[in-house]
Parts: sequence; C-alpha cells; structure tokens
Amino acid sequence: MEKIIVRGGRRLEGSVKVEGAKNAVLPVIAASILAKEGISIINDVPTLADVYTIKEVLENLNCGITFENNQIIVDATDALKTEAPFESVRKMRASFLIMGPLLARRGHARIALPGGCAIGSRPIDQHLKGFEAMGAKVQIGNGFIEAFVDGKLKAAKIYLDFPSVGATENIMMAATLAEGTTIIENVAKEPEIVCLANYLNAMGAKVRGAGTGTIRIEGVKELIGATHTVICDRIEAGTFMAAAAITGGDVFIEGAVSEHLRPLIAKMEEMGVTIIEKENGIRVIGPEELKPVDIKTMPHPGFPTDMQSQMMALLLKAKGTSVVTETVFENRFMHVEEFRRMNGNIKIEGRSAIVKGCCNLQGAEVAATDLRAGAALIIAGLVAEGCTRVVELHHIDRGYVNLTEKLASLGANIERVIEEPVPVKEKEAIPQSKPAILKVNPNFA
Ligand SMILES: CC(=O)N[C@H]1[C@@H](OP(=O)(O)OP(=O)(O)OC[C@H]2O[C@@H](n3ccc(=O)[nH]c3=O)[C@H](O)[C@@H]2O)O[C@H](CO)[C@@H](O)[C@@H]1O
Ligand SMILES: C=C(OP(=O)(O)O)C(=O)O
Repeated sequence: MEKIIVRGGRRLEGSVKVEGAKNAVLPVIAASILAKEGISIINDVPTLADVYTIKEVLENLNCGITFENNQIIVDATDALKTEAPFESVRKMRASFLIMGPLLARRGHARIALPGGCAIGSRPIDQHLKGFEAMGAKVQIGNGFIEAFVDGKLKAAKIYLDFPSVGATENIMMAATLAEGTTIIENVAKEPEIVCLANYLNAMGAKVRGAGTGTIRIEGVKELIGATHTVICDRIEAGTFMAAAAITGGDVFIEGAVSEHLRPLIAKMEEMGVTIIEKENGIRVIGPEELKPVDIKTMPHPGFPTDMQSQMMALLLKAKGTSVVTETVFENRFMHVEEFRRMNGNIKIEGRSAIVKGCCNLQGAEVAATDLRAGAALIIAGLVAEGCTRVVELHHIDRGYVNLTEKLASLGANIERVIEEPVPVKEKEAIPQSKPAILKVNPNFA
C-alpha cells in the first residue's frame, strides 16, 4: 500500500513554486469544447489526476487533446459526441462541467449523475435550474441526466439560491452561445470564475462582471479556440503557508497571489504569523507560539472551505481554543476523526468544531478522507512526535503535484513509499517506528 511517511520536528525553510490551479484549469478545459473552429492552447496546467480525468472525458467526446510540458492543446472542431459515462463523473465531479458547453454547442448532453462524495451530497439543482431557464428540457433516469434544447438556448435572468462555483461556471459557459443577454445573479466570485471568464472572452465570448455578484453574458454566434494561462493555485499556496507557519519556518511561496488569499492571510496574521507580500509571491514566517482564532468557511471572499482542514491542523498547535465553523459543505469534518488518532483534541458540535490547541500531537496511521484532509494530516505530521503514515493517497494526487517532494525540498522529513502489509505474527516483532518499506514509488522518487 502506498503511504506518505512524515517524521515530525523539522523547521521548513526555502522557496517553493505553486502550480496552476486545479479549480481553474478544469472549467477552462471543459470550456474549450465550445470552440467550433481553431485550437485552444492552455498553459500552466498542473499534472494532476483530475486533469488526466478531464482529458479522458474530452477524448471520449471525440476531441483531439494533448498534454505535454504543462500545456494542453485542444482541438474540438470535429463533431462532438454528447455523452459522458459514469466512470468519468464518478472519478471527478467536475466532469459535470461539460454539460453547459455541450448544451450550448450541440443542444444535447447526457451525463451520468455525479452522486455524493465524502464532503457532502453536492446536489446540482442550481446548474439544472439555469439550463431550464434557458429553455433546456432536463430529464433524470437510469442514473443519467439528459438535457435537450430545440434550436438554441435562450437568454434568461437566473438567480442562484447559493453562489455555487460549479453552477456559475456551467451556466456562464452555456450562455456564451445563447440568443440574447443572460444575467446571472448571486453568482460565485472566486478568482477561478474570473479566470474562466477571461478565457471565454479570449475565445470571442462577451462575459462581463465576473468577480462581482452579477454576471452578464451576451450570446455570440460562435467561439474560436484561444490561448490562455491559468491562475496560480491559491489552495496549494495556502497549504504551504500553513505548513511553513506550523513549523515556525520561513518559506517563500512563489506564484502565490495575495489578492486571492486575503481571508487566509488575515487569519494567519491574527494567529501571529508574519506574512510579507511580494510581487511574485508571499513569504511566510511562523511565530514561536500560534494564537487561537475562530474561522467560518464562506463563499469567496470569505474563508475558503478548501483550506478548512489545513487550518485546523494549525489550530491544533495554537495556544488556546478555536472554533471552526463549516457552512459550505455539510460533511467536511471527516478529518477530525483522523486528527484524534494523532491525539488532537477536537469536539464537533453541529456545524462547528471546537479545537483545543497546544496538544501534544503524536504520529499515527491516518487516512486522507479527501484531498485537503490528506494535506492537513501531513501538515500535522510535520510537528507530531514520531512517525505519521498517511494512506488513501489517490485523494491527495487529485489536487497536489509532488507534495512530498516539495515539502522535502523545504527540509521536511517526508517520503512516499510502498509498504506491504506485515503479517500479524511478524508485526509483533517489528517496532512501530521502523516500517517495512519495500520500495520507494519511482513516480514520486
Ligand atoms: C472543481 C472545483 O472548482 N471545486 C470547488 C468548487 O466545487 P463545487 O463547484 O462543486 O462547489 P459549489 O460552490 O457548487 O458548492 C457549494 C455548496 O453549494 C451546494 N450546491 C451546489 C450546486 C447546486 O446546484 N446546488 C447546491 O446545493 C453544494 O452542495 C455545496 O454545499 O467549489 C467548492 C466551494 O468553494 C470548492 O470546495 C471546490 O474545491
Ligand atoms: C473539494 C475540492 O475539489 P472537488 O470539487 O474537485 O472535489 C477541493 O479542491 O478541495
């Protein structure tokens, strides 16, 4: 079984470079199928499992797509198929983002229902409400969602019940080729929405207001392929900020964009972390003692849910009690049980977690319950006594490129290995601190 093994106690120092953002590149790749003419060149694409998944989804739709040297080239000019099977949607919910572009370009899409996942049930009602308002007929059956439109989608005024990132993106993409001007209100304002709007506009779309609460999209006749560079990953940047801070380290995070990280910077400063904002990144200097803070996750520009678990790791080392409230996903506290294995003192009360800091974290065998939880357990492992072994690494590979290597380059004692299960009898003879490491995974060596 593959594991990441962290031995706590090292201070992180040095410089680390952030990749292109997963949550920006996935909708951009989905949007590339809107181009009936010309190719799209997408730069700074991270080599993540999710990127390979969406590449496969596009290949199955009959797109030409190559991925080399962090660049994706998409040729969607041939006739597109309009069906995405369960396999691709099951692996990654963001596959559903092809629904809007397919409806706009082909007037039909049949996509397997995404289903729930570890962090919550994650319905798609707001996406569908938008498509229906634009004239699509939607039906659900046999595990699929099928949507049709007679002729072209028609512009509509749509008010989202919640500023859903995915619904904003899907409806925005669908509206680019609709007849008339669509207005979407109460939309998500995340930097990834702005990144997608910029790409759509480079393709010839007329999208205005991305980054504010209302987006207006004047439909155009057709879109052509364009070149686009995706923004830096603010969540990967935030993960390194937390890792630097918890070890009392001094790390420069190259590529981190301060404007995208305001809520995190504010909370870290409240905790006593020194943040120096530079043009090409952020320097983070951890204090000797972290102060407790309360956190409530909210849509952007509120505190990001995707940083909640990494921040909880940090709060476990703060001197005092903090309250973390999760308002975006109903079930995003799965990591609490894993922190408890590491001697974390956390109590859940409804949507809040009461974190009693300054506990003596201890290394343990723990499981990544989602990609950010995996990163959070590694962060806790950096300061835990002894050895932390993190399993279920496929989650981490969805969202982080070479996380182990990057942390090791900053001085962490961390490695990714394949360990074979030790038979029960032998297990008794092997001391816990010496794992039976058979080989280091060559892909991550
Ligand atoms: C690939 C990607 O970009 N993923 C991000 C995106 O996910 P995603 O786009 O799935 O997240 P949403 O913003 O849509 O979801 C936020 C909340 O709205 C609810 N909801 C959403 C759609 C809908 O039709 N109905 C509904 O009730 C969800 O269940 C959830 O409780 O934004 C999340 C919130 O910042 C991040 O955690 C994810 O990392
Ligand atoms: C929840 C996340 O991603 P996704 O929406 O792709 O599951 C995340 O990036 O933390």
